Amino acid sequence: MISFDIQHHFKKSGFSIAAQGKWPQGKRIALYGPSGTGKTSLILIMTGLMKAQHGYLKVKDQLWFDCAKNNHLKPQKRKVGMVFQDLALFPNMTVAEQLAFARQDSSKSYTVGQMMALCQLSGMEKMLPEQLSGGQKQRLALARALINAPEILLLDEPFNGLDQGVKQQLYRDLKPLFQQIGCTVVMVSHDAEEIANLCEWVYPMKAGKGEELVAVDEFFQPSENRGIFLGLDADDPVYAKVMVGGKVLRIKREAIIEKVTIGEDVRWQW
Ligand SMILES: Nc1ncnc2c1ncn2[C@@H]1O[C@H](COP(=O)(O)OP(=O)(O)OP(=O)(O)O)[C@@H](O)[C@H]1O
Repeated sequence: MISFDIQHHFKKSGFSIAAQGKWPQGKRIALYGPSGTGKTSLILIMTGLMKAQHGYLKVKDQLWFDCAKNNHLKPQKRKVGMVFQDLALFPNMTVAEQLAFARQDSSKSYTVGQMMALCQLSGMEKMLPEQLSGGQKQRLALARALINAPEILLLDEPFNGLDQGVKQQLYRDLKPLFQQIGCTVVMVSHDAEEIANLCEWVYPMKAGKGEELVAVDEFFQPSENRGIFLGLDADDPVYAKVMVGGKVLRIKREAIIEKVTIGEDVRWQW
């Protein structure tokens, strides 16, 4: 169980975060909400890279912080892996060197070879990031975040900028990988299709407030002629792609009632 009750107020911007939750261990959870609702700040607080002003975070039996007791476990002592949107790979280290550099000496850590095999990077030991494709860079960033077998893997919009085919392949590969490693995955995403593909639970955030955890299928529950707009179908732009009940439907563009942007609710009539 991951339990937390976190409050933080940014003096400069006046923005406040209030998030509580009791999350099951070993599941894949999406932090979902419009831009600027506090998702990145919440995961930065979980890693320890940002200090919350009030509250606590407990992972299994270990307190990661408790503000009331001024007790804060250092980020490097928290069993957490993180992948940011820009991946932050070291440009002059090879694939194997990046993994060896990240690896800590602990009985639970994977070897460089094991992690390369798990993330389908075998044979690329001596390559530099600039020689890797977008999907391979992604796998390297994930391998680096997973090599010490973290309790929680935090992903902040890690698939942005990848093309659709690469994303689909990653979704297929990552689900079994996450299951095998057994860590809890917390993923910030605006992308309903990505969430339906990878996650089991959704933690909605609105204006800095976290809500109850909702099962993915329930969150994207079908309601009559209503769904989430995913954009036009790249192969046939006469159609729009719409997420309904965790499934992607193709709806004729002309049937859509109002103009919307990606990620918003959309309605249509036949
Ligand atoms: N260092 C800071 N100082 C002051 N205010 C901040 C700081 N960091 C974040 N904020 C405020 O917190 C709000 C939430 O930011 P955050 O990046 O956590 O949102 P988000 O949901 O991850 O957004 P996005 O989806 O666009 O990445 C911002 O609108 C900003 O006003």
